[in-house]
Amino acid sequence: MSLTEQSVLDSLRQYADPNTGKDYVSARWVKNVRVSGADVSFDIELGYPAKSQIDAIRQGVIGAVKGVPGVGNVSANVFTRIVAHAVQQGVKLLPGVKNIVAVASGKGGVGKSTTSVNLALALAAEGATVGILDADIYGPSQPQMLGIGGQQPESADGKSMEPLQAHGLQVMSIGFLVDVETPMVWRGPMATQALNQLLKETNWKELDYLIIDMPPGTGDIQLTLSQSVPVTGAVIVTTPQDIALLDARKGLKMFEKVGVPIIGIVENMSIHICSKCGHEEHIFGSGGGEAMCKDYGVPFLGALPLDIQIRKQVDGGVPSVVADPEGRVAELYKGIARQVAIAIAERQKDMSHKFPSIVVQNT
Ligand SMILES: Nc1ncnc2c1ncn2[C@@H]1O[C@H](COP(=O)(O)OP(=O)(O)OP(=O)(O)O)[C@@H](O)[C@H]1O
Repeated sequence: MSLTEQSVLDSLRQYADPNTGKDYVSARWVKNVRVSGADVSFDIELGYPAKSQIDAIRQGVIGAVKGVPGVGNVSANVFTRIVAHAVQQGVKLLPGVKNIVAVASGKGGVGKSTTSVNLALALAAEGATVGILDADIYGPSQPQMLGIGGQQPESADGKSMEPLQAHGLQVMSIGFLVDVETPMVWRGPMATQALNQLLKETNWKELDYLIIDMPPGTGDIQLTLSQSVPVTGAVIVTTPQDIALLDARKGLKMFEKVGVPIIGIVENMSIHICSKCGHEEHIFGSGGGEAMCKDYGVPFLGALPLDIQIRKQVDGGVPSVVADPEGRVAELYKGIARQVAIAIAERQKDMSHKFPSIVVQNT
C-alpha cells in the first residue's frame, strides 16, 4: 500500500477512541491530513473534554499511522473543540452557553446538588469551561457546597450580573439573591420568572457546559423550566429506594414530554461501605436504578456509594472531585462526566444559527 491520504485514513480506522469505542474517521473528527513525501500530519478534533487522555490518544493515533508501510515522521495535533448541540424545537440557545445539562430528581434529598457540583467540577478538570446554575429554589445549596456562601454577584450595568467564581466554575445561585435562612414561598409563575431571569441575565462567559441544579420534583415549576430553558440533555439522580425510583420515573417522563433527551440516570447512595470494617451493605435496596434504565432504554451512568467523605467534603465547600481528585469517588464522578460529555458530543449539532430568523412584518 503506497502512502496516500486514503491510506492514512484507513490506518486511523484501526484505532478506537478509548471512551466512545468508535474510530475518528467515522466520527469525522480527523481533520487536515497532510502527506508530504514520507511524512504525515493530521489533527484529531475531539468533541468532548479529555485533558487527562490527550497524550495517550496522541500516542495511539500516531502508532496506528506508523503501521503504514513507507511512512516517515508522523505528527498528530489532538485537541478538544466543544460545539453547541440541538435543544428542544422552538427554544433559542443562550448567548455564551453552548450546552445545558439539567440535573433533576423526582424528589428532594437524593443528592442532586452533590451530583451536579461534582459533575461540573469533573468536566472542568478535563479542560472544559463550565458554569453551574443553582435553580433549587427550595434549598439553594451551591453557594455553601462551593465555599462561597454569603457572597453576592456584582452588576456593572444594573441589568445583568457577573457569575461568581469557585474552583474554576462560573456560579450563579438563587441563594445569592434570597435569604437562605428564611425560605420564600414560591408560587409557580414567580419562581419560573426568577429562574429565567437568573439564567438569562447572568453574563456567562464562553461556557462549553452549563449544569443546572434543578428544583427537585416534577410539578409546574419544573415542567415550565424544562420547556423554556434550552436544554441539551437531562441527567436524573435517584437513590435505590422504591419511592425515589418511582419519582425518578416521573422525572423521566416529564423530560420526554417536552422533548428533552435523557442523557442517563445516576444512582446515588447506592451502597454503604462501613468506614470501620469495610462491610458493604445495600441500605436502600440494590439494582433499582439499573433496572429502571433497562425498562426505559436509557443509559445507566453510574452509582455513587453512601460515603461520609462525600458528605463532609461537599458540605465543607470543597466537593470530592476537588478535595481528592485522584480518589475513588472522584474517579466515579469523572466517569459519569465523561459519559455525559460523550452523549452530548454524539447528539445532533445546533444548526439554528445557519438559518435566518423569519420576521413577519405588517407594512
Ligand atoms: N453519596 C453520598 N454519600 C453521603 N452523603 C451524601 C451523598 N450524596 C449526598 N449526600 C449528602 O446528603 C445531603 C443531601 O444532598 P443534596 O443536597 O445533594 O441533595 P438534593 O437532592 O440536592 O436535595 P434537595 O433537592 O432537597 O436540595 C447533603 O448533606 C449531602 O452532603
